Amino acid sequence: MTTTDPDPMLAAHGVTVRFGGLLALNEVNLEAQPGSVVGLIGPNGAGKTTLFNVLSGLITPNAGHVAIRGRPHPRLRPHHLAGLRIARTFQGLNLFPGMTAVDNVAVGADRHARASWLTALTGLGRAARDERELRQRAMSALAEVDASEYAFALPATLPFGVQKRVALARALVSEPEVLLLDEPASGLSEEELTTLGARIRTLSERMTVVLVEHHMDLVMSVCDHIVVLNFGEVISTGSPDEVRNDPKVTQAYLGEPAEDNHA
Ligand SMILES: Nc1ncnc2c1ncn2[C@@H]1O[C@H](COP(=O)(O)OP(=O)(O)OP(=O)(O)O)[C@@H](O)[C@H]1O
Repeated sequence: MTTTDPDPMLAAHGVTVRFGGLLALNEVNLEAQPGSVVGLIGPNGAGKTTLFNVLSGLITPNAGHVAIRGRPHPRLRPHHLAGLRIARTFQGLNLFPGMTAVDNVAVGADRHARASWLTALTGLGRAARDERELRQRAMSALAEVDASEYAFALPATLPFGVQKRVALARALVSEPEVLLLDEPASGLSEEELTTLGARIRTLSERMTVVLVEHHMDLVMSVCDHIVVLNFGEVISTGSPDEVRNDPKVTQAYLGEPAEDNHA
């Protein structure tokens, strides 16, 4: 055992993002320790999506950087994520309407496997075995999210909750070490929420999970650590209990000024 903390699996250091004159993020820090579930919360417009987009390389910050396993990645781009063992889901799901669920999941596989799969699809070579293996992996990912029975259905024919599970399976098929979940609870029934919470905890046994979420019950029940943003600044961090009992957080959600501000 060492007394030194390991490097965070994923971190944002001093991240600042400006959209023209708007300061969307102001020197924001976030750390996700290996195997933890980190929740990113805050009122509408707080900067959560912007930070998520920085963490997944969609936005390059004006200042600060993302570090992965302790290594800075100042020029992180979305196509680097698979190689870095990071996967993300999107609020809009982004499933391909003309492809079956299992083919949508296979799209999430790493570039090498995907290339073999495309080769197989186009009949261009010796990749039948690779294609079978990839199909098997995609089926396993669907099984993990209890969606095996929908493997050969088109996304539009599936209930929204199942579509979300297919999108999650697509993120899982690459065996990520970091999973970024963008509003995983939105649009789900109470029963689906309970299952989702248990699933996130199970996933955290083998990967680090960071989620942006408005659903407080889910956040409070699954997260080890929470970061609260308001107007682009981190106003509170800590365990669910610490954050829940922080008056700055209540005030941010109620839209009232914090007491400190009166001083
Ligand atoms: N591409 C953009 N161009 C200009 N302003 C933007 C852009 N994206 C976000 N913003 C602004 O940046 C701020 C932070 O937005 P962001 O979407 O990150 O907040 P959020 O916490 O995810 O909000 P919500 O919970 O409503 O999704 C908001 O004021 C938003 O209007």
